[in-house]
Amino acid sequence: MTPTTASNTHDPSSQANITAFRTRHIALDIALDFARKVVHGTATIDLARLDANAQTVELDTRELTIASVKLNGVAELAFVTGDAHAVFGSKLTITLLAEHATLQDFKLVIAYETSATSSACQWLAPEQTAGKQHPYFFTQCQAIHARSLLPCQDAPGMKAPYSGKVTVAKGLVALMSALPTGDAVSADGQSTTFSFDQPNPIPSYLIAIAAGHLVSVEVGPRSRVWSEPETVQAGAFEFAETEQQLATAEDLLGPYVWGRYDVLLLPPSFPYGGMENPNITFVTPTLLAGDRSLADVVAHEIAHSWTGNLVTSRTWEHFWLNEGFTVYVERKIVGRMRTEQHRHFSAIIGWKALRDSIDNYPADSLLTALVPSLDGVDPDDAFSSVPYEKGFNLLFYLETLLGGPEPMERYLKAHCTQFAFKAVTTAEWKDFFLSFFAEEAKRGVFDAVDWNAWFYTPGMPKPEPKFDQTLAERSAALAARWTQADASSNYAGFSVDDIADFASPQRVVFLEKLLLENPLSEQTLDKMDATYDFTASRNSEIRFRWQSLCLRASYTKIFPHVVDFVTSQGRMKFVRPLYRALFNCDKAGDLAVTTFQKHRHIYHNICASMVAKDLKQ
Ligand SMILES: CC/C=C\C/C=C\C[C@@H](O)/C=C/C=C/C=C\[C@@H](O)CCCC(=O)O
Ligand SMILES: [Zn+2]
Repeated sequence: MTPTTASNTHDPSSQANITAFRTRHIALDIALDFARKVVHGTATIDLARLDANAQTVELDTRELTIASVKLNGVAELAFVTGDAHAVFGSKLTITLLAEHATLQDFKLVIAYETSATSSACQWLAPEQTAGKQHPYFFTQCQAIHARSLLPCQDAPGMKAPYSGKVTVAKGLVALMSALPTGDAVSADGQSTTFSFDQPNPIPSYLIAIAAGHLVSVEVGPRSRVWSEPETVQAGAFEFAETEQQLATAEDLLGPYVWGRYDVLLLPPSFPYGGMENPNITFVTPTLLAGDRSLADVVAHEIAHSWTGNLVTSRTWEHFWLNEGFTVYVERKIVGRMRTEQHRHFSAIIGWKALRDSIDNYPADSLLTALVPSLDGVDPDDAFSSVPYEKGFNLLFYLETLLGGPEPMERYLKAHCTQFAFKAVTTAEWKDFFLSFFAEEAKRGVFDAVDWNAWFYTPGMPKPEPKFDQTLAERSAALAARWTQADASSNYAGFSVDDIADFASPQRVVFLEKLLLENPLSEQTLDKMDATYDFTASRNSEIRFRWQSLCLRASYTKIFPHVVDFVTSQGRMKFVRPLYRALFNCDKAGDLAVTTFQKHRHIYHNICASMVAKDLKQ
């Protein structure tokens, strides 16, 4: 078994001929046109020939207009953009000349522009930003949106270094998932060009750009928090533990190979909690709890610097190798920075997220398998907590069989060394894991593992893990009291003191325990809110669970607050379930649809398409 630096197998999510040519480098030279909402310029792609007989280079594109293709910058090549596939975009077929048949390595210089509806891009008008003075632009390429930003072999198994030159209007700052090189240059006094280099091989989904009125604050020896001036200090406070998280990750996994680790705190429409773009993690402002209680997302993105960015899943079908490992490492960081009980507590929250995700699919949906088939499937439709939490639970189960955390800690380091800069399948991972633990395997330590069930069976994994319940006990006990309480008792005995010393995750677990029970009555919700003031909470995780609990009971008083929450940020983790719950609520189906129609433009394209599907629009 030899994992590859390039994908040499079929990828169901790409139309590029990745078995015929391998991307060796990408150089982007692009400008951001805020007036037309397009990116335009050139992508210079260095290719190595893998198939001696290949006469065409086939690349992934979506809604790109290709102006010209030149080989080594000189010979004009014929090209055709195929019909648009609804999920995978249009294949760009470039025909090589007969005289190029023996070329092993060559460069294609492709002049192109994106469309204003590119699925990777969001263009914000000044009034959609915190400062209200300058426009803002950012991308989100995972899973298969890079093809709407540049023509490329858009397959995670295809890893290559890249460089970027990004020209923006004067006054704006551009950032990329790479290291800045040299000073920004203003050739014409009207615009500024920023240059970047990413020397490590990365998949296309990790190419990222942001531009806006951006400033930064140093939070560690190799880290700055970037954001608009209005939000940067809040970000610097919230993510002040970045260096400690990084150092803990290095202790667990080996040296950090990327140089700098910065965080970009984005405007509220960023569709995910965080995105592990190399050198600069992108994060949602819904992490700004004011008490650093949601900064575990940064630990997660830091962990991706090893699991995901250094060791990458070969195709999206093996996405759990990115996410399951990353959740496992994130919780190891949490365990070391706080206590082992906190690691287990986080796993308890994860188990509930896994159950919710699985319940959200039809019974026995194969998309709830750890390794699903994605033939013809949009990876965004397959996205859920399953690869994260079922993946974590497989690793936790193996840890348990190995008798504790130490052997897995040894394995994690070996994993990162063995697969560094490569792309891996589940089978390759399993082979290496079993060879690393050959002695244990011989002793029968893994005999009980039903590998096929873990990889390919839908539904909740078995056996159910036994997590330490210490930190969850008081949340569970309080939830049980509320479940039994009713109006006839006048809710005697409840007071704000019940949760006064609960950390915010304990409040989250309290609400989650109630979400597993029958809907509460209106009087009970009235009393709970009067006692604990959950409606006023600004902690996004608490707000989300409280609003979910209220919507389960069709509690009409919460409707305006739900509308406020889903229209003030666009993180899909919150927005999608809340829209769905509102839509399914006895009294609010129309409210969900009209709210979405009115505010669709505030969301990132990825979020808008997913909510539209959820609401059957
Ligand atoms: C088996 C699943 C197959 C493919 C899915 C691959 C990619 C899914 C795509 O939709 C992109 C996901 C991007 C995720 C980015 C960050 C997450 O860690 C955020 C998790 C949710 C949140 O905290 O908001
Ligand atoms: Zn992740």
